[in-house]
Amino acid sequence: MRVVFMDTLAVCIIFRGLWNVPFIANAYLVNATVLKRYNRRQLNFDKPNLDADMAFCSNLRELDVFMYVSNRVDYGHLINPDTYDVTRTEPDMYQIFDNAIDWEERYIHKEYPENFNPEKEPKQPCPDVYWFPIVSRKFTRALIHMMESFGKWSSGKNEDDRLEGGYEAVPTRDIHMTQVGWDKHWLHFLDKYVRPLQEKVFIGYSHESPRSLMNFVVRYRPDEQPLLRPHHDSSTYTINIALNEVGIDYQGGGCRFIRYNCSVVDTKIGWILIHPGRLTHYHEGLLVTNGTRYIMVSFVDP
Ligand SMILES: O=C(O)CCC(=O)C(=O)O
Ligand SMILES: [Fe+2]
Repeated sequence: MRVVFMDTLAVCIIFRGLWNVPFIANAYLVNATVLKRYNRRQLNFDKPNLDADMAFCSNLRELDVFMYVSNRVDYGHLINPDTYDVTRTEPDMYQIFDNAIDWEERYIHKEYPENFNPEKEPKQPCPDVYWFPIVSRKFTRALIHMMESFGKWSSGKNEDDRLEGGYEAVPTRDIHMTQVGWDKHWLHFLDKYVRPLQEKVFIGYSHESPRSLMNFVVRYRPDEQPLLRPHHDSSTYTINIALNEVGIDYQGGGCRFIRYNCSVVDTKIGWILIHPGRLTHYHEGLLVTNGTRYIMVSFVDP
């Protein structure tokens, strides 16, 4: 039986058609008339010494129900359920490795591929600050949801026991990716989706896999931390993704690059800012006067 089944699978990959098979696992589409024709006792999943799927197929064979695989129509594709962890907030966000196609479809900005159109100049709102669409609204909502349901925002004080040195010179109110078990996923995101953008605009700088220990979501609020004083980041380059909407979710905010007296205040949800971290790009987070502003920040290659 197994040999027949494997042969059928091999044929399915090459041709379109419909094949009678003795066993089907993972996906069943059952015609409702079949369900009506037999009673529950006949259409059951029980048989001594057989797993439920084997038992179900065996019962169908005994009832002469014709089982088949067909690839004449694309119905979708199976996801790999092995690592789907329903105990996580936003479990789909954790599927970047195991269900990469769905992940990209759901969470990457529809205009992301356009970033690589050679006819298009990348947006540069301030000198050497580049701006690209990168993640979908679903991503921004999911990330905020992950962080808010975790809820342990830092105190905004200099002492920070999440860091190796226990001290942060210019602290934000934030939650690190490590705290929600999403750091490996995030590093993969940096490698797969951010690195190609960085290499496009900062020519000649290339690291096989971006290194980043500081990956976090920042929350600004007038009554909590409303701004961030001028500072350098300990990074070769910094990325800063807008997770919600200025003028709707909050007023004020943005990032000012002091050397150029240039601010990005009309930030766009799901868009990433990429800028050098040190020396030339001394910068500050501007005052949020109303509402809550969320951004995702990484200090890449410290
Ligand atoms: O508010 C901003 O956009 C800047 C954030 C920032 O500079 C930082 O987190 O290091
Ligand atoms: Fe910064």
